[in-house]
Amino acid sequence: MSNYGAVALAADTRPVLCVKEMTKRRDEPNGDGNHLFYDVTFDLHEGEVMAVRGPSGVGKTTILRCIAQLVPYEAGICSALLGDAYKTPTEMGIPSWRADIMYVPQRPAQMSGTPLDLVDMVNSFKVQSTRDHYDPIEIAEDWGVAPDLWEKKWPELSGGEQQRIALAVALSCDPKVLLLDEPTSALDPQATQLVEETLATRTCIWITHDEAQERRIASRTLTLLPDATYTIGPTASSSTAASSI
Ligand SMILES: Nc1ncnc2c1ncn2[C@@H]1O[C@H](COP(=O)(O)OP(=O)(O)OP(=O)(O)O)[C@@H](O)[C@H]1O
Repeated sequence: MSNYGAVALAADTRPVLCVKEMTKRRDEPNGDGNHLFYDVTFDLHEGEVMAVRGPSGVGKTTILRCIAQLVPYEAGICSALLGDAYKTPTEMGIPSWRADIMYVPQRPAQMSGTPLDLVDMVNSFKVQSTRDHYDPIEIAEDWGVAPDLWEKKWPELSGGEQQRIALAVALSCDPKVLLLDEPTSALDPQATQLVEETLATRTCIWITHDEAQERRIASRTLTLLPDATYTIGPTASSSTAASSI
């Protein structure tokens, strides 16, 4: 299996992504207060996978979408290492930021056409025209997706096929950081293992509800709590590695 954009661990000791004091208010305050999350601060190093855990509705998807600059937030600063300097989303330009710090939803949005149409659309974006790409069909084939499925209409594909194809398209764009929203939720154990093997070589923030997966893939875990506080700590794998799915 090829390692698409695999990175060597920590050649540069500076983090590739910095998130400082990120704060997001709830749309509607509830018994847990006004904030969804408050002052979340962490760094992410190249080649690191950090898991995101927490109960349903605590804000895991929202914080990834905030980092990707897809939804607004009340306070906080994100910056990414670009060459020798850190740049904010504004300094980079939002399209460039999103291309480098890329959010991948759990399932592709309802799309018309075929996966090949999605590839054409992504390639037509100005920001992608100057970047190198891997072949998404080859990436997905490594994960058990037959090449002929790329010419089928999206609704004719299974949830697991859709999920792997959308993930392969994201990976083919070679972002610096992947913000992954339960990327294997629709996959069987075998496909999950193949996808984990590829993504383990990348720099990722990875939402999972699966403790065993968290131990397999991540070195640290950001846990969001219902009272808008958070913790960051090593996963259980730091002491007890779990290998089976
Ligand atoms: N743009 C937004 N602004 C403010 N609140 C939002 C926004 N998007 C979603 N929310 C609210 O934030 C809360 C958390 O939603 P989110 O999807 O981030 O939770 P989650 O932890 O990912 O949940 P799950 O594990 O069920 O996927 C929900 O109450 C949701 O309605």
